Amino acid sequence: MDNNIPSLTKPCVLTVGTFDGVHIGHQKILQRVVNEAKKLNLDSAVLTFFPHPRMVLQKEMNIRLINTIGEREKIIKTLGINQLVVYPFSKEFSRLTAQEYIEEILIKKLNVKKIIIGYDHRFGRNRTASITELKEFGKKYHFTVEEISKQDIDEVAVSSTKIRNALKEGNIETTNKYLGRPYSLSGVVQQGKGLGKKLGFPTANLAIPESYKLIPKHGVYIVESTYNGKKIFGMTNIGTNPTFNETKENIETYFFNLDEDLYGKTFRIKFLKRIRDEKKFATVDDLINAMEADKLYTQTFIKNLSKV
Ligand SMILES: Cc1cc2nc3c(=O)[nH]c(=O)nc-3n(C[C@H](O)[C@H](O)[C@H](O)COP(=O)(O)O)c2cc1C
Ligand SMILES: Nc1ncnc2c1ncn2[C@@H]1O[C@H](COP(=O)(O)OP(=O)(O)O)[C@@H](O)[C@H]1O
Repeated sequence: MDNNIPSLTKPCVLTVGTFDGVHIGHQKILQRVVNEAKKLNLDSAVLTFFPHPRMVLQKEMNIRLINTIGEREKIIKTLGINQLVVYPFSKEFSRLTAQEYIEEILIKKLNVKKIIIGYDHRFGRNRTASITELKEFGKKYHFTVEEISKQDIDEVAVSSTKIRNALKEGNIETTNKYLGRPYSLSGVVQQGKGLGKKLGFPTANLAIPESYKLIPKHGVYIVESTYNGKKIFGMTNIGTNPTFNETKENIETYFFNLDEDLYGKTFRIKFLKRIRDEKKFATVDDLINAMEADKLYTQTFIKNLSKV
């Protein structure tokens, strides 16, 4: 018996996948699972994997993900899924035959009565089994299969890879449209070089605990956050501070209308818009002028936000 995941007592409607980003395409599938479970008076369930199969099988240690596992869990639960099962993906798991996977995991552990899954889903050792085999197994093990058609999937035209590429290009507009929410990062404020205050722009330097979290392209961004339960805005610079000939990557945010010691505090910054590339300025005064211009631009942006 597999002890990596809990046994679900109530029968469920299940979907399976990595769901990195939990983007609008994923959300549509999860919504179908929730609705179908309500209709059949069953639990709605998701089987997802962490670490990412590509980290384990292809040893892609430098793959970056849209969501940390904590973010993924929170978003999926917010969508109304009753049972979220995170399987600690391993080589051993990947070697299960289709029969073993269905019997040991889906039936004995997850108590599956219905599976809602994309037309191109593959499973079992070397991903040899397809939805046709899944339907065959359904007859034997008494579950039904609802296939999400190619047309339904293509209609959304969104993928985790497209979002990763948009973030690498600093394309926040596309990223946020595909995610159905702003891209965000959460980290703890660290001590920096102590230069920010001297420049008139103190910046909270965030350390992100999850090394696999995707950091957007270097540059300057408008962000939103919350502090003491209140919405605040800021401008974030992601980069190496080339004006000061630094090389280490920093994620630092100047918050508007705030003057407090923030060291050790946790912030989640939501990316709203990219302003410009990070530049190497000839003088510190040129950098300060650029930050003043960023500030004016951001203030106009925020004013227009509250109008809509
Ligand atoms: C809105 C904003 C824009 C920035 N743009 C640049 C830039 O284009 N080039 C650069 O070298 N540093 C840029 N910086 C980073 C400053 O150089 C940085 O805040 C300063 O080095 C302070 O670092 P410290 O927090 O470690 O003291 C920017 C910072 C902010 C807040
Ligand atoms: N409006 C603000 N935005 C960001 N940080 C602020 C603000 N006001 C005060 N701070 C504090 O100042 C620190 C940043 O000052 P800075 O001179 O840039 O130092 P450091 O190099 O240590 O980041 C932040 O970590 C925070 O504790």
